[in-house]
Amino acid sequence: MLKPSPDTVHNLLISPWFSWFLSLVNKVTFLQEFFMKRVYLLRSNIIDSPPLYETLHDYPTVSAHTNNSLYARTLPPVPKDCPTPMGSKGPVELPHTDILMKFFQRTKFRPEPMGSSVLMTFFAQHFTHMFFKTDYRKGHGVTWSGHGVDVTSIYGKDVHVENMLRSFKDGKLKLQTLNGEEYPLYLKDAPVEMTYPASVPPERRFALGHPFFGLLPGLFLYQTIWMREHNRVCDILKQEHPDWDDEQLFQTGKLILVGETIRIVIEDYVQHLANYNLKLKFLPHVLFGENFQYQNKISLEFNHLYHWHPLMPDEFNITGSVYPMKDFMFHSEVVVNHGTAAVTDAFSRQRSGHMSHHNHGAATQYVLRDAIKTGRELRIQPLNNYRKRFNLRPYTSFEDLTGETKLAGELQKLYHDIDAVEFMVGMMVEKRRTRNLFGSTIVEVGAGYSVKGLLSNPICSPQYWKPSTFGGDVGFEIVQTATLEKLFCANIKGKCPLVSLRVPDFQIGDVDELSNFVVKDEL
Ligand code: HEM
Repeated sequence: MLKPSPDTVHNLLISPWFSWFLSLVNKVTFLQEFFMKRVYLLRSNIIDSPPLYETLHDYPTVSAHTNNSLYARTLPPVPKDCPTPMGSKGPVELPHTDILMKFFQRTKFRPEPMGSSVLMTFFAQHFTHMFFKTDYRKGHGVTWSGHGVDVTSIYGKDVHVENMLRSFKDGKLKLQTLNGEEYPLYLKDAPVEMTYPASVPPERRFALGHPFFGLLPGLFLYQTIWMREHNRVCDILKQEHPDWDDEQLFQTGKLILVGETIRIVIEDYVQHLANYNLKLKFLPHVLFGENFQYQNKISLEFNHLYHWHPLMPDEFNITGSVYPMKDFMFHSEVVVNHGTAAVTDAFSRQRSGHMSHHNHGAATQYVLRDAIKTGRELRIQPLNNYRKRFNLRPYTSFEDLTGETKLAGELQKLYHDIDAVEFMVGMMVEKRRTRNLFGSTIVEVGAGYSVKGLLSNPICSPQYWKPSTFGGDVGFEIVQTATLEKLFCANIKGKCPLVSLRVPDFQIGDVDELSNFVVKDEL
């Protein structure tokens, strides 16, 4: 059967000519179910199917793969004193990362062309850090992740942390009141593992679900809102089941939050990222009876393609107070001082950066350098091999990759052959897809991992996807009607702030993305 290319499908899903048909699909349940089933299965199958070995013949390190990863896990790392070996194409030695970084450093902030807000960027970081968890002490190819949507970002990595965050009363988490609002406890009151620098005083240290989440007020905001949501849900469950003990209320509340997370991710967040005229729906039941595996693995490539550090601006404006990154990092108290309503509103109005080259702020440049080095150490295959594996047309030239000539020329000097461009570097310089935030590689490779990860959660399986899992119809209803806006509005006192993944003043084409960076001639 003739299979349309991912680019053709994308163009149809964003096309104004096809939008009348998609608006019909959006309204009719059986059409919605038909299309969502196809989306889920197509995306998941590409992850579950074995690698296409025959497309990888020109790369010498293809010897060991897991079923959903193309990097050579079992090969020994490249010795430190050995020039990094290339595949059969390109130069003998890979370009030095210092030279490459000149393509990625931000000189002037490049705004996100689809108008994504900072609230969107923090959503991405907060959500994905629940499963992107490299164990840097053990090695860049090792993870301490539970490989899925396990809400450990909210409740912590294990029962010990979870117990420290619990009140053991009515199923609720422990919160404290500061400036008239509820917030997570100070670290001194719930000593869990957190990675604060020594210079951070106790009144700026909080006990959060992830050791890293003291890093940015945006992560602290999401943590706060989700913890309040857990307690709100427990109040509702307690009303429904006055006889339930703390444990049953807690565990059922947690399951509801897993469901809410998945729904918000698909219907708000992925909808924003995909920007399709098709309305994406969370409908686990459409996969019942299909050959679908309720298990998941988080691959290194998924982790790498999610290094969206250019989205981060250099400063944050909260109702007129401007915080440069250095005064923002490890300053969770910014949220307490301004209040959750003002911060949510401000994050919804501030634009993120373009996930592209020449746009890494000073705070995150070394993270990219590390990822490029990791790619080499673990011998991640070049970009074009991944494109073939994910049914995308391999790029035929550097201009074809970047969509311009200047950067393309400089890259050609370094890599000689388009097939030699590395996965991480390639994704950072790739031209943006029409009406999308990213190049087609990030979208097509990422979407498979993402859909598979979301739909393979145990709560989506026939055994779990029923009211009794969520404490009855009321809990099931909370899951099935969750939205990002409701999440914030139900947990912020007073007038609901703007809750938006896209800035309100965005207009298509308001960024001239090809002229807002300068390629340095001298490398
Ligand atoms: C100012 C903002 C940010 C800072 C300072 C920051 C910093 C870091 C640091 C220090 C690491 C560990 C890297 C290493 O040791 O090699 C890291 C990892 C990572 N970051 Fe960021 N980051 C920021 C924002 C973001 C955003 C917005 C995203 C995307 C959604 C993101 C995605 C990731 C991912 C996927 C990893 C790998 C995590 C892991 O495997 O454990 N980061 N970041």
